[in-house]
Amino acid sequence: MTVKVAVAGASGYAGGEALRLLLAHPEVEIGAVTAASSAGTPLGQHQPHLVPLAGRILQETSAETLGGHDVVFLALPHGHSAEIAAQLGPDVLVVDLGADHRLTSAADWQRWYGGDHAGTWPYGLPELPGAREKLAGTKRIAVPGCFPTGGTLALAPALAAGLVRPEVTITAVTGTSGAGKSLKPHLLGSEVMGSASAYGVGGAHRHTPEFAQNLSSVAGVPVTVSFTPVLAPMPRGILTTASAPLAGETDTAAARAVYEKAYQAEPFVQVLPEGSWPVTSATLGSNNVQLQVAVDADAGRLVVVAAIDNLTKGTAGGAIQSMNIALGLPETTGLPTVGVAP
Ligand SMILES: NC(=O)C1=CN([C@@H]2O[C@H](COP(=O)(O)OP(=O)(O)OC[C@H]3O[C@@H](n4cnc5c(N)ncnc54)[C@H](OP(=O)(O)O)[C@@H]3O)[C@@H](O)[C@H]2O)C=CC1
Ligand SMILES: CC(=O)N[C@@H](CCC(=O)OP(=O)(O)O)C(=O)O
Repeated sequence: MTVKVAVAGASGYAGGEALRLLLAHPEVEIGAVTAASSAGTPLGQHQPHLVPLAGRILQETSAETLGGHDVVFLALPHGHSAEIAAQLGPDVLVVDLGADHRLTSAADWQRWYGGDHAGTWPYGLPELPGAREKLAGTKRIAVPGCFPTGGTLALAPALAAGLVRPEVTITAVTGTSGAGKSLKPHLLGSEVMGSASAYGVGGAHRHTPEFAQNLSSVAGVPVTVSFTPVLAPMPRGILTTASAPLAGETDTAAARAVYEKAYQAEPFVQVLPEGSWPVTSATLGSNNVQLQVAVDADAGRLVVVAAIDNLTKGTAGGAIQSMNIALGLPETTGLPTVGVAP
């Protein structure tokens, strides 16, 4: 099976990462690559590492340029995917890397993003209970946000097993590529180098409802979430520290056993050997999630640390993993499980 794939937002970080991975996918032929203000320029000007596509001229992003493909990746700013997807018809597999179709609640969408809710598509986090069944054969995929990817996988087993009470605290340190390539004042070199900064503090970040939605679904009861992102001077990677109050007596060995059981069959999730702690540098360029678990007995809390690459598993890799399932391909097809180090 060879599928023809178009990528909208090809000059951006998420679109570029999708192309890097798709170039190595044995069942994919890359078709149109599109953008907006960069349309008309060679892709190589924006993505110099994508040597095989260097001469490809970025086209305008439209139903016309994206039509005629089997799969279309939309790696666009929020609010742009719904209109295009509606014009692509029901037979095209549309993979939305943006936020437009992740939330199940229209009220949450209006509160956190604003505007009309474009509807909810099957959620592209295959490791979530029941996700694979919804992704199989689908023609629409909503890829998770980068923070919810790591944080949901960090806490899901504990909530599902009733190890903790449904009130979680999540802090995630992210690299600057999470903000996209368009220059943002707080990302200017001198503002970021050698400094870490919290933002979206006090429940202000728009991933809060996505965390709550995912974790409440796993727990079977409403889960309250306090999420704090921290920007760090590194290009890629997210290190998440998630914790929750213990629901009863347990210890680190028992908690680790719950996680090892939950993820033993997962090709991209590794619970590290006892004593090893995740580092983002071990996941860069791979679709892996590396986890470690500890019980803080004095504080009566479970603590879970997770490392991912925000551009790989955090968006483009997770998108391709879900595409594989939708197409009936082996889930790991074309996806790296070994990071680039140092
Ligand atoms: N960066 C990350 O770690 C993650 C990103 N995402 C999501 O992926 C999406 C893309 O993000 P990212 O790649 O980081 O952003 P970038 O700013 O790096 O890239 C944005 C892309 O969208 C294009 N674009 C901008 N406006 C329009 C428009 N009106 N019509 C068509 N194309 C447009 C840009 O083209 P041009 O060059 O012409 O401006 C560019 O190719 C966003 O929704 C983001 O939230 C999700 C998870 C993680
Ligand atoms: C550093 C930084 O700015 N990170 C982004 C994460 C973007 C992301 O995950 O994508 P979505 O916007 O599609 O959810 C943020 O905090 O919003």
